[in-house]
Order: sequence, then structure tokens, then C-alpha cells
Amino acid sequence: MSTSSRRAVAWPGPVPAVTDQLRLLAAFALQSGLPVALWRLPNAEHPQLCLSFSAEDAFTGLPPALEPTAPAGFAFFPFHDSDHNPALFLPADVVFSAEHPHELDISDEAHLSLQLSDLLVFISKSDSCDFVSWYVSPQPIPHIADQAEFSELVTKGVEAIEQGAVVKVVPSRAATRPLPPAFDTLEAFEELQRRYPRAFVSLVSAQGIGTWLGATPEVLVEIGEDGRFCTMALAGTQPIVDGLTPQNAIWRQKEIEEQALVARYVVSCFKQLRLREYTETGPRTVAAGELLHLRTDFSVNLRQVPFPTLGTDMLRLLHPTSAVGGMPKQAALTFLHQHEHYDRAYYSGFLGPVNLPQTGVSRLFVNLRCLQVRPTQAILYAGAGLTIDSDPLREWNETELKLRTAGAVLDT
Ligand SMILES: C=C(O[C@H]1C=CC=C(C(=O)O)[C@@H]1O)C(=O)O
Repeated sequence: MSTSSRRAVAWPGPVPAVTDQLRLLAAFALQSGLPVALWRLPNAEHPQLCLSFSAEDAFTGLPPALEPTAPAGFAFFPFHDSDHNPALFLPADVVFSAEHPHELDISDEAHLSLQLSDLLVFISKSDSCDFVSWYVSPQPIPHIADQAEFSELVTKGVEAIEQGAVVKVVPSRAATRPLPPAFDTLEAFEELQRRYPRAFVSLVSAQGIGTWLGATPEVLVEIGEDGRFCTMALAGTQPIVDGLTPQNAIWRQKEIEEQALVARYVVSCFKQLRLREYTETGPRTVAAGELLHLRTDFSVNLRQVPFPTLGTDMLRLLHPTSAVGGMPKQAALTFLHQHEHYDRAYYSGFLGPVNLPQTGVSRLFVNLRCLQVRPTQAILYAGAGLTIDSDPLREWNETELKLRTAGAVLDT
């Protein structure tokens, strides 16, 4: 895992079970006022954790750069950057991977710090984390739209499409659910990993931001070990019922068009960068939890196409994608700003490791199928892409289904 500017430090004392290791590291962060991120990559076995030794340094205000020379860390970016919802980038002072439970990966700067000695003392005592109080967002609970209000929003969205103001728009809503008795945030993170092996599963907690859990199916920008840039156009939703599989799914014209618009948007971003050497595969049907989506994959082999800033450039062009905002981008965002009437905060923002676990490897995902943990309740978020044929009841039901992905951890 270590790069030239990082060092491995042995886990002090006997190595507990991975869950206890994660709990100890998170507990140290929380009791020290520091931010922490945990994640499990799609199809990966092991969770990872990133802890920063400075809460202030984590507030960046900018989308991260993805070049190998850029800092390593974990990005947590809101839908719309603002004072209420600042952009976060957790410098990778301490990185833990359950694949290597005997060691911690430490940045050179952190290696010299007093905090590292404090951390090592803390985690060597197994009783350090009897109680972990996760951060709570200072923002109020967002406005919760009921079915009538959301239906009105959908109707307005369809009208905006009919009038030609937008081609596609993705209205969303928040919902609250009580936390079950003895809800444990870390156990919920593990439950999400078990339920959704193909999703990017995350738990991010930071002062000023609160605590967010999620299991998203959507890659925003990836630069892999093989030097390949990847992104995807994901849209169209149907529930997996009655033996339906990705192989036998049939899509309505509405969903096909909705997804094609997202794919077209990705192509327009490549065009803006004057890049022609991409491959496009799909659309094909993929499963995400209890749902099916249509997905087109795009990739560029950066070992053959010399475009070192492609990841950074595409990230800035893609976010927020037409899968969470709409098309044309600005008109759709203006519509949402005028009519959605609630704060999306980090829902439909993006998150993921940058230059981690190694330099040159970054994986950012759209923050979908997520919830925010508050002291006694969870706030869940979901949206639905509209086209001219959208029906308010269907879209409400679709958001109900999407809420169930992360909401499954609240079932008692
Ligand atoms: C906006 C969400 O999903 C997007 C991704 C896949 C399918 C979508 C759809 O069918 O509307 C959405 O564009 C969400 O989960 O809140």
C-alpha cells in the first residue's frame, strides 16, 4: 500500500478483530474532533479507513485533483458547494486496510506528529471505544416533502420539459425514519457491505458535516491500477420482482431515452476536452440492490492516450451529472434550485479515495442511496429522472424503492 512518502507502522499490541480495529480508529477520530471515512470498494472484500490529523485541513472548497502528484486522501463533496455544505478532502494521514490488519499506513508528515503517538496508545487499549458518538450535522432536518408535494414537483418538472426549459430533470426528496433501538452506525456500515457486494459502501463522519452512510452503484470517475479512466452513464430504474434478472429485463421507451441523455452528456464532456479515443460499452442492464438500471460504460486507456489531467477535467465537467441534475445542466440545476425546496447537502455529491491506496489510483462515486444519521432518526434521500412521459405516482414509488437501499439498515 505505501508509496515513497508513506510508511507502514505496526498495529500496537495484539491485533483485535477487524470490526474492533475500525471501531477503535473511528473512536479516536471522534473523541479528538477529527474527521474519518470508511469505505468498501465494489466487489472488494476488505473495508478501508482514512483518518486526518487536522479537521481544518480537511475543508478544501475545491473538487480534488486526481493527478498522481495530487495529495492522497478521501473526498466528500456536496451536491452544491456552500457554507452549509462545505467540500471536504480528508488528507490521508492514517490509512488502514482490513487486508493488512497488522499495520497502519502513515503519511510522512503524520509520522512525526504527537497525534500518532496518542493514536497508537489509544488503539492499544481495547476498552478505549466503549461509547462512540458520531458527529451530528449542525444543519436542521431538511424539509420533508409528502407525496402530494413531490407529485407537484414532478408535474412542474414535466411541464418544464414540455415547455423546452429542460430536456431532463431529476427532482429528489428527503424522508425521515426513526433509528431502531440500539442502532449502531458501524454495524450498519457492515450490514451495507454484506447486503450490497457490488456497491461502493461508505461511512463518513466529520464535524460540521455529520455522519453519512451509503451504498451507491454509480461510478463518477475512476482511474484504476491499469491506468484506465472509467466513467458511466447510469439511469432508468425498475424493481427486481418475479424472477426478473438483468438478462430478461425489458425497458420502456421512457427509461431508454432517459439513460441515453445521460450517455450523451458524458460524450459531450469528452468532446469539450477534444478527446475521441474513448470506448463506449452498452447500455446494458445492471442490478443495484433490489433495483435494475441501464448503464453505459466509458473508458480511456491513459497508457495509450496521453491525457494526464483527464480525471480532474472530467470530474469538474461531470459533477453534477445528468443522472442527478438533468440536461441541459444549468437549466436543470436552476429548476431544482427554484422548485425542490430542500437542502440535498451531500446526497448526489460525490465521494471516494484519491491517490489511495496507491498513487495514481482514484475512485469517486456519486453519493446515491445514502442516509444521514442523526441522534434519534435517519434522513434518507432519493431522486428520479423525469422525461416528458413521467407519471407522478410512478416517480414517487421509484423514490420509495430507492430509499429502501440504505434504509434497509433501519429495519428492526
Ligand atoms: C437519483 C438517483 O438515481 C439516479 C441513478 C440511477 C437511476 C436514476 C433514475 O432512474 O432516475 C437516477 O438518475 C437516486 O438514487 O437518488
